Amino acid sequence: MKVAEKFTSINGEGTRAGEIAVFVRFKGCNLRCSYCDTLWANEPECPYNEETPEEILNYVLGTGIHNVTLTGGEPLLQKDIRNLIHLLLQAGLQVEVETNGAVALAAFCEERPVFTMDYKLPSSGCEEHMITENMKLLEKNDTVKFVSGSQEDLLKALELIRTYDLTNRCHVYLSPVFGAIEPMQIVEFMLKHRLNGVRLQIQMHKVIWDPDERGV
Ligand SMILES: C[S@@+](CC[C@H](N)C(=O)[O-])C[C@H]1O[C@@H](n2cnc3c(N)ncnc32)[C@H](O)[C@@H]1O
Ligand SMILES: Nc1nc2[nH]cc(C(=O)O)c2c(=O)[nH]1
Ligand code: SF4
Ligand SMILES: [Mg+2]
Repeated sequence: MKVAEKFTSINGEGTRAGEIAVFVRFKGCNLRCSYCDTLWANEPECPYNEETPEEILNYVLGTGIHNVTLTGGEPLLQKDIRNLIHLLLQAGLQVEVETNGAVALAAFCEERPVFTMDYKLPSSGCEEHMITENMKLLEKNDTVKFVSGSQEDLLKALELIRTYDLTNRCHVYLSPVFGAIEPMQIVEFMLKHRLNGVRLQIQMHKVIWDPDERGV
């Protein structure tokens, strides 16, 4: 597997935000979002370590941390990802997969990690790649995240939340594209549309560390 970086930190996003976690970031992505904060990991020349699922498991176990987040890049594009998810789950770890909404989740639903799935909104430039069937596969421990950078984005998120009854199926987060929209504008939108059951989330690690810092 192509590992761009591994590190321990607090999870800055998702339902386990604020808890310590170990991160494995894989190289390569099938999208190129306008706002991506880890584009470096998607570049062909990005250095990486070739590691087996067993090696990654051993690293995770060695940290003594029970939450593991697989991210990238797009982690579900790695050939051995199902095997890795299997090994991590069998070891009793809490496994979260950050995925971009452009990989069909059906193939990964048998032995389930927790999915934190983005729906890429218009300002990402990648909305055409969204597999909306994925929405129907999300369960109560999963999250759908709308990273929003404009009012147009927020209106699209609202439409999808209503169409797929998302607040009754899984966790729903609205998160600002860092630096593109004031979190206050998202709060105002949530209040205006009475978005009960939806949460605003700000990437905690960008508040704690320099927003461009890697490995945190
Ligand atoms: C770097 S992506 C990797 C996982 C997967 N490719 C995806 O897009 O979900 C991890 C998370 O960071 C979010 N993200 C990336 N750049 C961001 C930015 N500038 N502001 C806020 N969130 C961002 C993504 O939307 C995604 O939820
Ligand atoms: N601290 C921290 N928490 C995170 N949660 C999800 C991340 C990601 O890049 O997927 C991330 C990240 O890059 N850093
Ligand atoms: S899908 Fe994720 S990793 Fe890929 S470009 Fe978009 S935010 Fe970055
Ligand atoms: Mg990140």
